[in-house]
Amino acid sequence: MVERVKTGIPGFDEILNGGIPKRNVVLLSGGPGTGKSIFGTQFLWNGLQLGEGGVYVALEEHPVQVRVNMRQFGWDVRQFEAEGKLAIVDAFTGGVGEAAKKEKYVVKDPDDVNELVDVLRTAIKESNAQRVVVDSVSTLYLTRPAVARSIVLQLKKVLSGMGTTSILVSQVSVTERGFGGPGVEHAADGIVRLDLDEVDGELVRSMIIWKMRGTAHSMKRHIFSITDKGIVVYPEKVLKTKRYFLVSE
Ligand SMILES: Nc1ncnc2c1ncn2[C@@H]1O[C@H](COP(=O)(O)OP(=O)(O)OP(=O)(O)O)[C@@H](O)[C@H]1O
Repeated sequence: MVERVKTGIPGFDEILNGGIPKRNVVLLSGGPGTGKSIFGTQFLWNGLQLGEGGVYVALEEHPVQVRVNMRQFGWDVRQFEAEGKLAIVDAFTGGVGEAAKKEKYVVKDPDDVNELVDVLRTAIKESNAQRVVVDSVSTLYLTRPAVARSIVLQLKKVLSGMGTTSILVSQVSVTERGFGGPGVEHAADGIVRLDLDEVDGELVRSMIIWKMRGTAHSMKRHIFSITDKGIVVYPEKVLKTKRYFLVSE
Protein backbone atom coordinates (compact mmCIF):
# COMPACT_ATOMS: atom_id res chain seq x y z
CA MET A 1 0.00 0.00 0.00
CA VAL A 2 1.20 3.44 -0.92
CA GLU A 3 1.65 5.72 2.07
CA ARG A 4 -0.08 9.00 1.27
CA VAL A 5 -0.01 12.54 2.57
CA LYS A 6 -3.41 14.15 2.66
CA THR A 7 -3.24 17.70 1.39
CA GLY A 8 -6.52 18.46 3.16
CA ILE A 9 -7.48 20.66 0.21
CA PRO A 10 -11.19 19.90 -0.30
CA GLY A 11 -11.69 17.77 -3.40
CA PHE A 12 -8.00 17.50 -4.25
CA ASP A 13 -7.20 14.31 -2.34
CA GLU A 14 -10.26 12.80 -3.97
CA ILE A 15 -9.00 13.36 -7.53
CA LEU A 16 -5.65 11.99 -6.37
CA ASN A 17 -7.05 8.72 -5.01
CA GLY A 18 -6.39 9.74 -1.40
CA GLY A 19 -3.39 12.07 -1.37
CA ILE A 20 0.17 12.62 -2.54
CA PRO A 21 2.35 9.51 -2.23
CA LYS A 22 4.77 10.15 0.65
CA ARG A 23 8.18 11.62 -0.28
CA ASN A 24 6.99 12.72 -3.71
CA VAL A 25 8.30 16.01 -5.01
CA VAL A 26 5.44 17.69 -6.86
CA LEU A 27 5.85 20.49 -9.35
CA LEU A 28 2.92 22.89 -8.92
CA SER A 29 2.91 24.81 -12.13
CA GLY A 30 0.81 27.69 -13.35
CA GLY A 31 0.63 31.24 -14.66
CA PRO A 32 0.33 34.42 -12.59
CA GLY A 33 -2.51 34.52 -10.08
CA THR A 34 -3.56 30.93 -10.62
CA GLY A 35 -3.44 30.10 -6.89
CA LYS A 36 -0.06 28.37 -6.51
CA SER A 37 0.99 30.16 -3.32
CA ILE A 38 -2.43 29.65 -1.76
CA PHE A 39 -2.31 25.93 -2.63
CA GLY A 40 1.16 25.61 -1.11
CA THR A 41 0.38 27.42 2.12
CA GLN A 42 -2.93 25.55 2.51
CA PHE A 43 -1.01 22.26 2.19
CA LEU A 44 1.33 23.37 4.99
CA TRP A 45 -1.43 24.74 7.19
CA ASN A 46 -3.42 21.50 6.95
CA GLY A 47 -0.29 19.56 7.93
CA LEU A 48 0.18 21.78 10.98
CA GLN A 49 -3.39 20.99 12.01
CA LEU A 50 -2.44 17.28 11.95
CA GLY A 51 0.68 17.91 14.04
CA GLU A 52 3.04 17.72 11.06
CA GLY A 53 5.87 20.23 10.91
CA GLY A 54 6.38 22.30 7.78
CA VAL A 55 8.86 24.48 5.93
CA TYR A 56 8.00 27.28 3.50
CA VAL A 57 10.83 28.69 1.44
CA ALA A 58 9.93 32.25 0.43
CA LEU A 59 11.80 33.23 -2.73
CA GLU A 60 9.20 35.50 -4.30
CA GLU A 61 7.75 37.37 -1.38
CA HIS A 62 8.81 38.87 1.93
CA PRO A 63 8.15 36.41 4.79
CA VAL A 64 6.08 39.12 6.49
CA GLN A 65 3.82 39.24 3.41
CA VAL A 66 3.55 35.43 3.39
CA ARG A 67 2.17 35.55 6.95
CA VAL A 68 -0.27 38.35 6.02
CA ASN A 69 -1.48 36.45 2.95
CA MET A 70 -2.09 33.32 5.02
CA ARG A 71 -3.98 35.19 7.70
CA GLN A 72 -6.66 36.32 5.23
CA PHE A 73 -7.75 32.67 5.02
CA GLY A 74 -7.72 32.32 8.80
CA TRP A 75 -4.32 30.58 8.78
CA ASP A 76 -2.50 32.35 11.58
CA VAL A 77 0.92 30.74 11.76
CA ARG A 78 2.54 32.81 14.52
CA GLN A 79 1.92 30.22 17.24
CA PHE A 80 3.30 27.40 15.07
CA GLU A 81 6.41 29.42 14.31
CA ALA A 82 6.88 30.23 18.01
CA GLU A 83 6.60 26.53 18.82
CA GLY A 84 9.13 25.70 16.12
CA LYS A 85 6.69 23.60 14.08
CA LEU A 86 6.70 25.90 11.06
CA ALA A 87 9.84 27.39 9.57
CA ILE A 88 9.56 30.17 7.02
CA VAL A 89 12.86 30.46 5.21
CA ASP A 90 13.61 33.97 4.04
CA ALA A 91 15.27 33.60 0.66
CA PHE A 92 13.87 36.92 -0.49
CA THR A 93 15.39 39.82 1.44
CA GLY A 94 19.01 38.65 1.45
CA GLY A 95 18.92 39.56 5.13
CA VAL A 96 18.59 43.26 4.31
CA GLY A 97 16.15 45.45 6.24
CA GLU A 98 14.82 45.70 9.78
CA ALA A 99 12.06 43.13 9.31
CA ALA A 100 14.51 40.64 7.84
CA LYS A 101 16.68 40.80 10.97
CA LYS A 102 13.85 39.17 12.90
CA GLU A 103 13.78 36.13 10.63
CA LYS A 104 15.29 32.93 12.02
CA TYR A 105 16.10 31.25 8.72
CA VAL A 106 17.76 33.48 6.15
CA VAL A 107 19.42 32.63 2.85
CA LYS A 108 21.82 35.48 2.09
CA ASP A 109 22.34 34.62 -1.57
CA PRO A 110 19.45 32.70 -3.18
CA ASP A 111 21.62 32.17 -6.26
CA ASP A 112 23.86 30.00 -4.09
CA VAL A 113 21.96 26.73 -4.15
CA ASN A 114 24.36 25.14 -1.66
CA GLU A 115 23.58 27.81 0.91
CA LEU A 116 19.87 27.39 0.27
CA VAL A 117 20.13 23.63 0.72
CA ASP A 118 22.06 24.07 3.99
CA VAL A 119 19.43 26.42 5.44
CA LEU A 120 16.67 24.15 4.15
CA ARG A 121 18.20 21.10 5.86
CA THR A 122 18.46 22.94 9.16
CA ALA A 123 14.88 24.21 8.89
CA ILE A 124 13.55 20.71 8.10
CA LYS A 125 15.46 19.17 11.01
CA GLU A 126 14.51 21.80 13.55
CA SER A 127 10.82 21.87 12.66
CA ASN A 128 10.69 18.12 12.13
CA ALA A 129 9.05 18.97 8.81
CA GLN A 130 7.03 16.45 6.91
CA ARG A 131 5.84 18.99 4.35
CA VAL A 132 7.92 21.50 2.41
CA VAL A 133 6.94 24.19 -0.08
CA VAL A 134 9.48 26.06 -2.22
CA ASP A 135 7.85 29.17 -3.71
CA SER A 136 9.07 29.38 -6.34
CA VAL A 137 11.81 27.15 -7.78
CA SER A 138 11.65 29.14 -11.02
CA THR A 139 13.40 32.01 -9.21
CA LEU A 140 16.41 29.74 -8.69
CA TYR A 141 17.06 29.30 -12.38
CA LEU A 142 15.37 32.21 -14.12
CA THR A 143 18.67 33.50 -15.47
CA ARG A 144 20.28 30.10 -16.01
CA PRO A 145 17.80 27.63 -17.55
CA ALA A 146 20.61 25.21 -18.36
CA VAL A 147 20.97 24.25 -14.70
CA ALA A 148 17.24 24.05 -13.94
CA ARG A 149 17.08 20.27 -13.97
CA SER A 150 20.18 19.83 -11.83
CA ILE A 151 18.86 22.33 -9.25
CA VAL A 152 15.55 20.48 -9.04
CA LEU A 153 17.37 17.14 -8.74
CA GLN A 154 19.57 18.56 -5.98
CA LEU A 155 16.50 19.76 -4.08
CA LYS A 156 14.75 16.46 -4.68
CA LYS A 157 17.64 14.51 -3.19
CA VAL A 158 17.50 16.57 -0.01
CA LEU A 159 13.70 16.73 0.28
CA SER A 160 12.96 13.12 -0.50
CA GLY A 161 16.05 11.95 1.38
CA MET A 162 14.89 13.67 4.54
CA GLY A 163 11.48 12.06 4.17
CA THR A 164 9.44 15.15 3.35
CA THR A 165 6.61 15.41 0.86
CA SER A 166 7.13 18.58 -1.11
CA ILE A 167 5.66 21.09 -3.46
CA LEU A 168 7.89 23.05 -5.79
CA VAL A 169 6.01 26.03 -7.18
CA SER A 170 6.85 26.61 -10.82
CA GLN A 171 5.93 29.81 -12.62
CA VAL A 172 5.02 29.72 -16.26
CA SER A 173 3.86 32.56 -18.46
CA VAL A 174 0.20 32.86 -19.46
CA THR A 175 0.74 31.32 -22.89
CA GLU A 176 3.40 28.75 -21.97
CA ARG A 177 2.38 25.19 -22.63
CA GLY A 178 4.97 23.36 -20.55
CA PHE A 179 5.41 23.17 -16.83
CA GLY A 180 8.45 25.24 -16.11
CA GLY A 181 11.68 24.44 -17.84
CA PRO A 182 13.64 21.88 -19.76
CA GLY A 183 13.94 18.58 -17.95
CA VAL A 184 12.36 19.86 -14.74
CA GLU A 185 9.13 18.09 -15.62
CA HIS A 186 10.91 14.75 -15.74
CA ALA A 187 12.81 15.27 -12.51
CA ALA A 188 9.63 15.89 -10.52
CA ASP A 189 7.59 12.94 -9.22
CA GLY A 190 4.35 14.74 -9.87
CA ILE A 191 3.00 17.64 -11.87
CA VAL A 192 -0.12 19.59 -11.04
CA ARG A 193 -1.00 22.44 -13.32
CA LEU A 194 -3.27 25.32 -12.30
CA ASP A 195 -4.94 27.40 -14.99
CA LEU A 196 -7.07 30.46 -15.50
CA ASP A 197 -9.10 30.62 -18.70
CA GLU A 198 -11.52 33.15 -20.01
CA VAL A 199 -14.77 31.37 -20.84
CA ASP A 200 -17.70 33.47 -22.09
CA GLY A 201 -16.26 36.65 -20.61
CA GLU A 202 -15.44 35.11 -17.25
CA LEU A 203 -12.24 33.73 -15.75
CA VAL A 204 -12.56 30.09 -14.77
CA ARG A 205 -10.05 28.29 -12.56
CA SER A 206 -9.15 24.71 -13.35
CA MET A 207 -6.45 22.20 -12.52
CA ILE A 208 -5.14 19.02 -14.01
CA ILE A 209 -2.93 16.34 -12.48
CA TRP A 210 -0.51 15.71 -15.32
CA LYS A 211 1.49 13.04 -13.57
CA MET A 212 1.89 11.54 -10.12
CA ARG A 213 4.34 8.72 -9.55
CA GLY A 214 3.07 5.95 -7.33
CA THR A 215 -0.66 6.37 -7.84
CA ALA A 216 -3.53 6.47 -10.27
CA HIS A 217 -5.33 9.81 -10.46
CA SER A 218 -8.07 11.65 -12.26
CA MET A 219 -7.22 12.45 -15.88
CA LYS A 220 -9.79 15.23 -16.04
CA ARG A 221 -9.46 18.99 -15.89
CA HIS A 222 -11.27 19.93 -12.70
CA ILE A 223 -12.76 23.29 -11.90
CA PHE A 224 -11.75 24.83 -8.57
CA SER A 225 -12.37 28.06 -6.76
CA ILE A 226 -10.60 30.20 -4.21
CA THR A 227 -12.85 30.98 -1.26
CA ASP A 228 -12.22 32.78 2.02
CA LYS A 229 -11.13 29.39 3.37
CA GLY A 230 -8.72 28.69 0.53
CA ILE A 231 -8.88 26.39 -2.48
CA VAL A 232 -11.86 24.09 -3.08
CA VAL A 233 -11.68 21.58 -5.94
CA TYR A 234 -14.85 20.22 -7.51
CA PRO A 235 -14.27 16.58 -8.49
CA GLU A 236 -17.57 16.48 -10.41
CA LYS A 237 -17.03 19.69 -12.38
CA VAL A 238 -14.89 19.29 -15.45
CA LEU A 239 -13.74 22.00 -17.83
CA LYS A 240 -13.97 20.83 -21.40
CA THR A 241 -11.69 23.18 -23.25
CA LYS A 242 -9.48 22.07 -26.05
CA ARG A 243 -5.94 22.56 -24.88
CA TYR A 244 -2.63 21.27 -26.04
CA PHE A 245 0.38 20.85 -23.83
CA LEU A 246 3.83 20.03 -24.97
CA VAL A 247 6.35 18.85 -22.45
CA SER A 248 9.34 20.97 -23.31
CA GLU A 249 12.64 19.24 -23.79
N1 LIG B 1 -9.68 35.83 -0.16
C1 LIG B 1 -9.70 35.48 -1.44
N2 LIG B 1 -10.84 34.99 -2.00
C2 LIG B 1 -10.89 34.64 -3.29
N3 LIG B 1 -9.84 34.72 -4.12
C3 LIG B 1 -8.70 35.19 -3.64
C4 LIG B 1 -8.56 35.60 -2.29
N4 LIG B 1 -7.30 36.02 -2.12
C5 LIG B 1 -6.67 35.87 -3.29
N5 LIG B 1 -7.50 35.39 -4.21
C6 LIG B 1 -7.19 35.06 -5.62
O1 LIG B 1 -5.93 34.38 -5.61
C7 LIG B 1 -5.05 34.98 -6.55
C8 LIG B 1 -3.64 34.92 -6.02
O2 LIG B 1 -3.31 33.59 -5.75
P1 LIG B 1 -1.78 33.18 -5.54
O3 LIG B 1 -1.04 34.25 -4.84
O4 LIG B 1 -1.78 31.83 -4.92
O5 LIG B 1 -1.30 33.10 -7.03
P2 LIG B 1 0.06 32.54 -7.63
O6 LIG B 1 -0.31 31.49 -8.59
O7 LIG B 1 0.99 32.21 -6.55
O8 LIG B 1 0.54 33.80 -8.45
P3 LIG B 1 1.98 34.42 -8.80
O9 LIG B 1 2.71 33.40 -9.61
O10 LIG B 1 1.62 35.61 -9.58
O11 LIG B 1 2.62 34.69 -7.48
C9 LIG B 1 -5.52 36.39 -6.69
O12 LIG B 1 -5.19 36.88 -7.98
C10 LIG B 1 -7.01 36.29 -6.49
O13 LIG B 1 -7.65 36.04 -7.72
